[in-house]
Amino acid sequence: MSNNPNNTNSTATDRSIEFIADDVTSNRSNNVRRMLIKEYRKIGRGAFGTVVQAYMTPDKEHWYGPFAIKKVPAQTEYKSRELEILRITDHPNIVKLEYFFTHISTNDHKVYQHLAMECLPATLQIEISRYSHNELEMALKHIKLYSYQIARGMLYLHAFGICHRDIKPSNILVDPSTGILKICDFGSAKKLEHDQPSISYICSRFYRAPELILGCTQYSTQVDIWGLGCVIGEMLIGKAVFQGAEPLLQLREIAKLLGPPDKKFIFFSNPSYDGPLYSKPLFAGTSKERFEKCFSRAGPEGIELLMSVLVYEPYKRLTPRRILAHPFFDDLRKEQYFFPREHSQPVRLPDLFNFTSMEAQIIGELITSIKPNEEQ
Ligand SMILES: Nc1ncnc2c1ncn2[C@@H]1O[C@H](COP(=O)(O)OP(=O)(O)OP(=O)(O)O)[C@@H](O)[C@H]1O
Repeated sequence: MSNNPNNTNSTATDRSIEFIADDVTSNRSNNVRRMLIKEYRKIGRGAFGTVVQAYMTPDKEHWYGPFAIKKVPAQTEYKSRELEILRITDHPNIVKLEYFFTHISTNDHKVYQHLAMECLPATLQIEISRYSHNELEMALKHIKLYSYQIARGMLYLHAFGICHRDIKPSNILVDPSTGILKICDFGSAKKLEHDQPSISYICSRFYRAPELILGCTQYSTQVDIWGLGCVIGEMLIGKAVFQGAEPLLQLREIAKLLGPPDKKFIFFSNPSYDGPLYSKPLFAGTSKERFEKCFSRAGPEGIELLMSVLVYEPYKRLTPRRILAHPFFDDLRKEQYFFPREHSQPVRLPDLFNFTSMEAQIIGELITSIKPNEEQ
C-alpha cells in the first residue's frame, strides 16, 4: 500500500484521469469490489492497447499502487490468453497480476480489459538503449544477472507448456537499482499442446526463431530460447543481432552468423516452404569464428552459451535448466553483490536460487551445478 498519490511529486498529476470501476477482482483473494482508479501517466503503447501507471483506492483513504494497468479491447479477432495465463502464474521472474476488471472507455465507448500489474521502472530495451546512446557497454555481470532471470522465468513457464512467443527487450521489465527482472506481455503467449498446430506468424521479426520464419506450425517452447539468445546477444553488442529489413530477409541475417540452414531442417520445419534457402555461405570462415568476432566481450563461456542457444534445430538448443547450469553464470553463484549502473555502492544480488519444489523438480540433478556450493 502506498501513501495517497495526491501527495506525490508526479508531474503528471494535473493530467491524471479518475474513474470508478465496479467489479475489480483481486487476483490473490478473488474478492470483487468497487474501486476508484487514478491514472497518472502513459508508460507504454503496444499493438493492441496502452499501459498506464495508476493508483487504486476502495475508500479514498487507502491507496494501492503504483500499478501498471494494461488496457486492451475486450473483444478482438485476435485471441489473447494474457489474463488466463497471468492468473495462474506466480514466479519471481514473471510480472505479477494484482487486479483485473473491465471498463467502458469514455473515449470510444468500447469495453476494455484492464490488467493491473506490479509496476517496474524500466524495460530491458530502455536499459540497452541507455548504454548504446552513451556509447557504453552493459557490464557483463548485469548481462549475466538479467539473462539468468529470463531463463529462470522460462523454466517456470515452459514447465506449464506456456510459450511466451514474443520474447524481446521491450517485453522484459527490469529494476536496474535492484537487478530484479520480470517477463511481461503475455498477449501472444499460448499453452502449446502436442500435435496441435499453432500460428507461425507470431513474435517480433528480429527475435523470431528460424522455424517460425519458415512457417512451422508444430513448434515448441524452444522458440522462446531463440528469443533469449537474441536478447543476450543484444545486451552484449547494444543492438539487435539479426536485423532483417523484411520478414524473409530475417533468415538471411541469421545465415550470415550461423551459416546456411540445413535442407533437412527446412523440410522438417515446413515441407511446403518455397522461399529463399540461403544455401550458399554468405561469409568466409566458420560460424565459431563469426560468433567469437561478434560477441568477443562475452568471453569463451558466453560465446559457448550463445552457440548452444542460437542453433537452427530447436531440439539442439539448450533447455532453460541447462542454461541456468551453464558456466557463464558461475559469477552469480560465486559473488553476492553487484554494482547497479551509476552506483558506487555494491547492492546485494536478488535471490536467484530460492527455488520452489516445482522448480527443483524440473531442475533435477542439475541443482548441484546451479546452486552455489554453500547453499546446497
Ligand atoms: N508491469 C509493468 N511495469 C512497467 N511498465 C510496463 C509494465 N507492463 C508493460 N509496461 C510498459 O508498457 C509497454 C507495453 O506493454 P505490453 O508489451 O504488455 O503491451 P503490448 O500492447 O502487448 O505491446 P507490444 O505490442 O509492443 O508487444 C512495455 O514495453 C513497457 O514499456
